[in-house]
Amino acid sequence: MVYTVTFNPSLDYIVNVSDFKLGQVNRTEKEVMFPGGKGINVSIVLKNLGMESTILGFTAGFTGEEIQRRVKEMGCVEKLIPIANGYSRINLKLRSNEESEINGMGPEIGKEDIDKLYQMLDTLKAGDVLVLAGSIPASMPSTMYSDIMEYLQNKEVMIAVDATKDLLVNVLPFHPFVIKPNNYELGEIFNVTLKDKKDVIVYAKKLQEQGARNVLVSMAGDGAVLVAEDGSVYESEAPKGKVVNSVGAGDSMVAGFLYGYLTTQNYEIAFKNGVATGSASAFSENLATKEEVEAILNTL
Ligand SMILES: Nc1ncnc2c1ncn2[C@@H]1O[C@H](COP(=O)(O)OP(=O)(O)O)[C@@H](O)[C@H]1O
Ligand SMILES: O=P(O)(O)OC[C@H]1O[C@](O)(COP(=O)(O)O)[C@@H](O)[C@@H]1O
Repeated sequence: MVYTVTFNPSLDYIVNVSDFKLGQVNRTEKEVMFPGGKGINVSIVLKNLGMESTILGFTAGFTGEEIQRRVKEMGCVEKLIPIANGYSRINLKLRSNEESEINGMGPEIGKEDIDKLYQMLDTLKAGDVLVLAGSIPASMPSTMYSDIMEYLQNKEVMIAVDATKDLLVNVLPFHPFVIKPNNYELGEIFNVTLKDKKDVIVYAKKLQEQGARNVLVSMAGDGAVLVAEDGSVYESEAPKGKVVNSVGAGDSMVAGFLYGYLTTQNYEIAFKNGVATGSASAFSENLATKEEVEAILNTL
C-alpha cells in the first residue's frame, strides 16, 4: 500500500488576472479551487493512474473540512487527522503576466496530533511506500521527516521525499528511495545556480553520495534528470505542449515515477512515466488523467 503524508494541506485558489497591478484593486477573469498540498496531489494522481493510496496528514477548520470533502469526492481514501485550532491554508496562485504564488504557513500541529500520526505509521509493513511531501508548519523542526524515517528505519518501507532545504537534506542519511527537488531547490541546497542538465547531474550525484538512492530533478519546461541507484543517468527534454496549469506538475511527476517503478521495477520506464505525468498535469487545468499521460508517453 502507498501512503502519502501532507503535514500542510491546502485549498489552492488559482486566479487569472489580466495585467495584475501591485497596490491596486485587481479583478479576476477566472478562478478555480482545488484541494492541494504535495502528498494529497500525489494521491490524487495515483488514483487517476489506477493505484490506490491512503492520504495521511493534518487538517483544521472549515478549509480542512472542505479539503477532506473534496478528496473523498474524488474517490481517494483519507485518514487526515483533524486538529483543534486554526485552519488549513488557502494558497493563492496568481496567473497574470507572470505567475506568483503565496503559500500559507499552516496551522500549528500539537504533540498529541503528531502522536496520532505515529500510531498510523505503526501499521506500515515491509513493502509499503510512504511519500513525505511538502512544507511543514513553521513551528515544527526541520528534522520532522528524518525523525519519521528514523522511526521506520527497520521496517523496509520505501520512502519518497519531496521537500526543500534542511527538511530534505536531513533525510539523506536514512536512504530515501527517491527525492525530487526541482533544479532551483537543488541549487539552493548547495548555494549555487544550476545552469543546465550537466550542472544538475553533478549536484544530484552529491545528494546521492549523501544517501539518497534515486535523485529525480525536475526542471519545469527544461525537462528532467534522474540519477538512479544502479548508476544510470537519464535525461529528458520536457514534452511539448501548451501549459494550462502547472500547479501540481512536480507532485504529478512524483506520482508518475512511483507508479512506473512500482508496476515495472524499471528506472527508465519510471522516469519517462514521471516526465509524462508531470507534463500531462501542466498541460491541463486538473491533475493528469491516465489517458493524458498515455498520450504523452506515446510521444517520448
Ligand atoms: N512548461 C512546461 N512544459 C512541459 N512540461 C512541464 C512544464 N512545466 C512542468 N512540466 C513537467 O512537470 C515536471 C515537474 O515540473 P516542475 O515545475 O519542475 O516541478 P515543481 O512544481 O516541483 O517545481 C517537469 O519535469 C516537466 O515534466
Ligand atoms: O507545502 P508547500 O511547499 O507550501 O507546497 C504546497 C503547494 O504545492 C502544491 O502541492 C503544488 O506543488 P507542485 O507545483 O510543486 O507540484 C500545491 O498544491 C500547494 O499549494
